[in-house]
Amino acid sequence: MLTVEHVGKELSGKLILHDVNLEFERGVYGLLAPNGAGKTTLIKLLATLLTPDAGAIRWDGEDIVGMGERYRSLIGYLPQDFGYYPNHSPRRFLKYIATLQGVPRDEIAPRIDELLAMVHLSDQADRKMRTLSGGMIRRVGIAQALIHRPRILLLDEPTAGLDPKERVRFRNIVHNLAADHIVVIATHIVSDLETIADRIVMLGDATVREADEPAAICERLEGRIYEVPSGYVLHDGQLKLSEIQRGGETAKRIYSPDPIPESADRGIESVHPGLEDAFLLTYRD
Ligand SMILES: Nc1ncnc2c1ncn2[C@@H]1O[C@H](COP(=O)(O)OP(=O)(O)OP(=O)(O)O)[C@@H](O)[C@H]1O
Repeated sequence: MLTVEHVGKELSGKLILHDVNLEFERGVYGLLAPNGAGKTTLIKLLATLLTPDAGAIRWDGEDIVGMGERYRSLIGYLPQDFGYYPNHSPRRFLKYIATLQGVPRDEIAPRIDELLAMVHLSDQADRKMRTLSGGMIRRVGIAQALIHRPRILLLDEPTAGLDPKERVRFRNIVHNLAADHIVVIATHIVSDLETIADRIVMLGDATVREADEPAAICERLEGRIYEVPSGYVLHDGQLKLSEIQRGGETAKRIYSPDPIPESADRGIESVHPGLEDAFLLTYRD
């Protein structure tokens, strides 16, 4: 198990994270927060690219900083911008990474074939990477992060720049990894996590605002999310979350701390809360 214990981090005198406590076991963890909330900083701490100023991160009780290479062999990391040679093919790039990661020589070729098949790139294996789509490049990124069979996979904004079809493909790949990996995905895109995250971690004010199963997060809002006509006047404590299209008209989705009587005539409808509602409520201005 990976545990984050009272971790704090400052960068250039600015407090980025404070008293962060988290536990990671197998499954998909969605690190969900707006830009600038400290997701990348936390991912870098988990990757030992940064070290905590306070507290510690432990793998099965042992400080990951002290574990050095023994810990690094356990992690696969896909940074926001991963560097690759545009003139290399995925196969050549993966061979290079496999060598760096110390994958035994006779295992490299079969491992690359296996990973290319897993990320649905077998057909593109020998094309120059500069000719591949953003989604294909991201999938090469996932493959390179997995090459040495890590237990922990750290993905920073992995779907940036992907089209909806590529996002679905990405979600399927991650879902299949969840059974025997800890997968930590940092993103500000709720829909990337909605169907695959076992737990959601929301960061805010330099610390953990929420860490729970998506269903539990949504359940806490049950009976408090409504769709109302655009002309509906908000009462005390009610908040507009988003604008939506309903029956060809613009309506709004709101949070109400107290129940509102439903009314078909007045177009007031209680709806099931989604993760997007929780996100918008947590990070309202
Ligand atoms: N080296 C640094 N020195 C000072 N401040 C920094 C440094 N690196 C990041 N920050 C600031 O720390 C905050 C958190 O950054 P971080 O990159 O961890 O956030 P994030 O949630 O990953 O957002 P993004 O998706 O924009 O990267 C931001 O306000 C950022 O400007």
